[in-house]
Amino acid sequence: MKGYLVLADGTIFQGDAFGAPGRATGEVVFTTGMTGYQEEITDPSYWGQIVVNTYPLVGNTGINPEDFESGRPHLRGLVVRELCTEPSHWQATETLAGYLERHGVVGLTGVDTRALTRVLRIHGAMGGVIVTAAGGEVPGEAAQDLDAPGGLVALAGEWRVALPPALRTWLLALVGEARDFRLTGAVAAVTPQEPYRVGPGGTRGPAGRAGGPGAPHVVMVDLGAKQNIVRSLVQLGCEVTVVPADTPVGEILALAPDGVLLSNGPGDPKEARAAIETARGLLEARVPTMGICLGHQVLGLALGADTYKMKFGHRGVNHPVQELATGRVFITTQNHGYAIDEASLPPGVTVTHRNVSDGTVEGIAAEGRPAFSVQYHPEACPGPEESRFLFDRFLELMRSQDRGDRPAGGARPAKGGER
Ligand SMILES: NC(=O)CC[C@H](N)C(=O)O
Repeated sequence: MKGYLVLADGTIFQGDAFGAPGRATGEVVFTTGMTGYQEEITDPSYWGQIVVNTYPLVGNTGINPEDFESGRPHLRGLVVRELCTEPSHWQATETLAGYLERHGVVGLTGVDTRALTRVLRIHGAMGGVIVTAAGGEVPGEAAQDLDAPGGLVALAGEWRVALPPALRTWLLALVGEARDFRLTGAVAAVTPQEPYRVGPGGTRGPAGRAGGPGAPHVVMVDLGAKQNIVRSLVQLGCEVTVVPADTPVGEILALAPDGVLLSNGPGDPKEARAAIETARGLLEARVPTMGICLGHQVLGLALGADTYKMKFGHRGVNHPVQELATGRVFITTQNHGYAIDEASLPPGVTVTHRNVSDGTVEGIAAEGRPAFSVQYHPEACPGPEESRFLFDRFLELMRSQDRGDRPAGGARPAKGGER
């Protein structure tokens, strides 16, 4: 079955459809991770996006019950060079195509993802539409193989293959649809409805401290969190109460947290207004706070900084980041399209980490207040685990707050060998 990816700039690819048949509109972004497609498709931060994998072979290890980052896929569509239909892995229970089909997500394979990624790098991330021939709306002639090399039908509005006029008109209408796409309401679409607590071994219970001896109680504001954040905190002995994104600070303080984690999540950070308000209250109440990705941007906005949309963002598992206090460079997992504008940082907010490739802000700390955040993913999954020590730093921050001496987590020089 044939399908098309149509971009807002008039670039069009034909490919072979997999997953669910139908039509999906989203922001088209690329990720460079060579592994970790299962974590990627279930990461709620990809909500509303059509994701292109630059790594050419996808699906080889199938889908397994262990590697989910949430209960379902969140991306709108997946575009790959070559889909593997016969996965081989001891834990695999189904194919990638079968999993996406079950959850109504469309996919396209056989696309020249190198060419597509170049378009996205030159033009920037943009709206796009995937349509499959079985969706019912495609003119019959579109279902034929066009024999376009790499599936490239048009590049930035220039036709590369001769098409019947009806098909051209139909595709051009989709370009208009791609141009009109706006990603809004993202956090509301993925945040949980009710609070709950996760304790040792992942056991669930009602919100609030369970009272495990010596267990720090962390409240995580779930803006679309990857499960491995909670898993990482629970592994370190924390009890984690997960709360919806619009939980007011008063309700959070009533849960008596030792610390609050502002999670990753989809969309424009400026739209996460309730969470920004909550972060302001947490800063005022001097609650130890750690932000990850969207949570980092939200903390920055609460501190008075500004955020901006990047051209095509950082998505992958090998982005080098330097910790400025020590000069150490970490290889990090990333998935973001917005960033904190360094020039907008108010006095009293320090840049603690910087992206080695493009110099963008990757971490901040509030001087004299127990709050720090990073733009990347210390919980990994997928990707390197070498930044997991940031969770230890968060624990240290919570403990020091108990003792009354309050270091700003991200700004402290790391001790030699600290991991
Ligand atoms: N992974 C995230 O939390 C992403 C944050 C935000 N939605 C961005 O794209 O920048």
